[in-house]
Amino acid sequence: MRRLCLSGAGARKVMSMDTGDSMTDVFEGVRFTWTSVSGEGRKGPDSLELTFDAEHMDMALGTYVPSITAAVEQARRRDCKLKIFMNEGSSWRGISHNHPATFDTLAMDPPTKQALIADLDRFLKRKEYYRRIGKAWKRGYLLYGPPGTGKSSLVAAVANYLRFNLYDLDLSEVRYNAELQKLLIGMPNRSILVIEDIDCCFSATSREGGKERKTLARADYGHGDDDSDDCSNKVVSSSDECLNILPLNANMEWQSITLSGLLNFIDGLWSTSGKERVIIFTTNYKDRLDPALLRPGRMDMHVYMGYCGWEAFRTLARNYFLVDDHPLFPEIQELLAEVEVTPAEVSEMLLRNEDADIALLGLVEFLTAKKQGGKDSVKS
Ligand SMILES: Nc1ncnc2c1ncn2[C@@H]1O[C@H](COP(=O)(O)OP(=O)(O)OP(=O)(O)O)[C@@H](O)[C@H]1O
Repeated sequence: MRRLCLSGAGARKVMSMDTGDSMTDVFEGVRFTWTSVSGEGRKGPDSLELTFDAEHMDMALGTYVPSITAAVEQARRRDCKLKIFMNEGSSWRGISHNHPATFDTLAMDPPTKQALIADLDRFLKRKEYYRRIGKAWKRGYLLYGPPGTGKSSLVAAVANYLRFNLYDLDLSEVRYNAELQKLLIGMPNRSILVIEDIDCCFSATSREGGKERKTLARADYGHGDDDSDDCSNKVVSSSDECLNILPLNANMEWQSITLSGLLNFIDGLWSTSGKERVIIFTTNYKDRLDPALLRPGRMDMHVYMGYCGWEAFRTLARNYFLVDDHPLFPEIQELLAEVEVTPAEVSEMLLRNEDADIALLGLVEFLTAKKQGGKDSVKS
């Protein structure tokens, strides 16, 4: 290649070849040459022409070109801004999703984290498998645990990992079954349906202390104006998909639906679409859920987000101070084994000072006070 042109601003830089220039790529020992061809004269857009020995035709069409297009698709998705949609009546309204959480920054039990990542990876690769066994290509996760243990952060980390948009469904905004149906059908390929605090969605009065349902958007997400700049995930019209299973009378108010009924409803709606979709339910009170939902096969994976353990603390310390060790660590490890403290509380303590020594000392004092402060906060 004689010349490489660099264009674009900010983080998005594009490197390109001059017209007529070419470069050679070697794939599994075979040479593939790409030449930049001007559109003028050919009455078409500028393009890249691929040249290779004819004997490698099978490899070119069967392996090489698909691997290039997959890499392009992956890069495109990485660059694409994610969005979070919220329901308004029977349609979705989207805003930018800038939540920084990733699996690297998430403080949680390492084996659980690895199991979840492996499960997500397996799910992505299994389109053909789901088609063969006649099941909707979807995966359901139930995240449970006390407030402040990172359930919402985990939802964001999953979205960032998969590069899927989030659809945060507030069931209290849904009046009719038909509205719910339209919303669910309106979710495009590669999307995540999230219903937070499901224990209070299905029994409005059961939540202790009457905690208001928090939506993801109200929690931590960056805000922006809605629909520009999104990539593939457009809300689609419901008219071109048909509904085969409708467990409720369409005029009946949705509140009469059970959680397990909702899952059947979703299964019916999505069973034939062949789209990749993830469902995430969160709750602080797993024991209050409809037992039918907890039976094997209903939600594919139950993920417990617990109090801050030693490994989770180390992740937070790395996030905040880039440290893997500190003289106060042994004391903190001992205290964490005795005191129930959420990652949110630990994060809050670490945020108080930019100096690791001061912040960690503050955390030791906080944990010590919690330990002395009452039976409630001490692990039994
Ligand atoms: N496991 C965690 N890893 C990293 N940060 C965490 C974790 N848990 C909590 N945090 C911090 O605490 C804040 C609140 O946590 P988050 O909203 O994710 O908890 P939650 O379990 O969803 O709480 P709730 O049940 O009240 O909705 C997060 O923005 C994050 O800064």
